[in-house]
Amino acid sequence: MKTIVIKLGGSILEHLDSTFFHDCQQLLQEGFYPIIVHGGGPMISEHLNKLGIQTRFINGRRYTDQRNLQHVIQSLAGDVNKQLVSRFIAEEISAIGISGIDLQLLKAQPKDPRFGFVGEVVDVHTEVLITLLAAKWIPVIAPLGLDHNGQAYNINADEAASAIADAVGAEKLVMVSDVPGVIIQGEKMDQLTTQQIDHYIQTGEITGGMIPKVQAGTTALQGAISEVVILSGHKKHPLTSQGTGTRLLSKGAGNHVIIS
Ligand SMILES: Nc1ncnc2c1ncn2[C@@H]1O[C@H](COP(=O)(O)OP(=O)(O)O)[C@@H](O)[C@H]1O
Ligand SMILES: CC(=O)N[C@@H](CCC(=O)OP(=O)(O)O)C(=O)O
Repeated sequence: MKTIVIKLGGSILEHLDSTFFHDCQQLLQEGFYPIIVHGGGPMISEHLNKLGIQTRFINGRRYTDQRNLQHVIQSLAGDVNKQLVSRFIAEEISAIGISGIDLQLLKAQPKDPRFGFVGEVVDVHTEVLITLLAAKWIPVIAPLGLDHNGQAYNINADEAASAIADAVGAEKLVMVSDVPGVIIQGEKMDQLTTQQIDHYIQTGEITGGMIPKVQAGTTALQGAISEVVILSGHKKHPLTSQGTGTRLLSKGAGNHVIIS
């Protein structure tokens, strides 16, 4: 089964053009099964702000205490997931919302005690995804995880997408964001090597939410994935247009010409 993992950033969710959904249909017709992982950072922040709860990020991860976690779950598995699934259904695509908690799709452990209940994925229950895809139901996944004690975790959506792509052996990981790709000194980069990524993080040209994105992409390339692209969801036909976005290259691939 050929899969493509598509990560939709919270920054783009409300701006997705209908051509994005047509692209998903086209992929299905071509025999590629899309797996959608969504973020929702801005929506969580808005939810917390309305309740007067301050939110803070450490290295691009939201500090999540037990009280915040409840609101993160409400936002991600509730509002954001259901709105996105509704959009798929309205576009006549059979999509099913599921969080990483359900059937322990994403088995998690604490990432770093400094972050609170922020998890990292230690295992992906791939049979769940295969079962859904076999029924031609597109999984729309909220990035939450569960440990063996029943404790839920907030997981960065880029990391969740990377772990899922690796676990299912996806053909490709596409990260759809609100920027045309990785921008360095005002220019959209067509491709970036791991070494360049490390360099630009150090020089401060890759910052904020782009850091977990490029790092999760690099991790995917170290595993089973051969293609990672960061591109804009503002563009028409973001998934089927050729040569858009920034392609991340695995170690040693920097000297090769990539023809897409
Ligand atoms: N070098 C860079 N190129 C492009 N965007 C960058 C860069 N460095 C930081 N960013 C920021 O990263 C943001 C994308 O990350 P984020 O807001 O977390 O998106 P998403 O919701 O898609 O996960 C961009 O909107 C931009 O503000
Ligand atoms: C641990 C952590 O930071 N989790 C993220 C989960 C959502 C996310 O990653 O959303 P984007 O893709 O829109 O950034 C958060 O709480 O914002």
